[in-house]
Amino acid sequence: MIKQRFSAVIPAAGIGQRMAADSPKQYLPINGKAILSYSVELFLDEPSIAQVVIALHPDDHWFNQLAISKHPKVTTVIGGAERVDSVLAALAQLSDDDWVLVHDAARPCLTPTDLHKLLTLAQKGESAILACPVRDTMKWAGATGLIEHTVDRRALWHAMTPQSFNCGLLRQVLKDAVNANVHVTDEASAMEWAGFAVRLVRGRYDNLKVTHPEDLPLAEFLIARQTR
Ligand SMILES: Nc1ccn([C@@H]2O[C@H](COP(=O)(O)OP(=O)(O)OP(=O)(O)O)[C@@H](O)[C@H]2O)c(=O)n1
Ligand SMILES: C[C@](O)(CO)[C@H](O)COP(=O)(O)O
Repeated sequence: MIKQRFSAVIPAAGIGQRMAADSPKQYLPINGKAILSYSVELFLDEPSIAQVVIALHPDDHWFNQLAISKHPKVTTVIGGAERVDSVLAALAQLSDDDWVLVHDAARPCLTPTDLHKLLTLAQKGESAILACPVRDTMKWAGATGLIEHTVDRRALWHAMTPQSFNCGLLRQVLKDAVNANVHVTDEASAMEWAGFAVRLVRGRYDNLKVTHPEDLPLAEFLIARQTR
């Protein structure tokens, strides 16, 4: 068993274009508390996580109003133009030997059970992400909007967060991928590109990313049912 120092990185520098709300979606309230607070508190409450680095938009004027901003484990950095730039800015605060869990600010419904699945693998030095098998019939769309064919879904998964890696390795691979103009939508995609093994860990379907307006009441319902 490897003795790891765990840290969390929370990319929270997005503007929530698809949500089209008055403030970035991570600051929208659910039962009076910001989405970002739910996403971060789980990591603050986890004793094995030493530090939580949150990447914020340069024009952010909401974060300092949240109670989590005063927490001793929390530090912030200015994020970048793309999610990967925000993650890289946060990783720069951590040491190479840390083990890091990257979790979207916009996923407030993560459960401690799913978080612990990744921490257990991290103790063994295994890179891993939470994910769920796709459950609908999948169609490949042609340019005209007509179906070209039905995709074999048996090997298809939805990638979620947290995504968990050695910090030094992740930082190097993300930098290399960005320099090579790879489109990096999640940490695992850079790791795959660089040829590293990443385990898919079956998580809960309700670890949803609040993306569109219709996701908000769903997140509200799910959080109300969780015992925190
Ligand atoms: N330059 C960026 C872009 C995104 N994110 C973060 O990455 C996570 C996942 O991104 P997404 O859901 O796409 O959020 P937004 O970019 O805010 O949404 P949209 O694409 O609709 O604008 C979010 O927590 C978001 O704040 C970030 O830190 N820095
Ligand atoms: C990292 C991620 O949440 C995995 O599902 C996702 O890729 C980031 O958001 P986007 O909607 O793909 O921009």
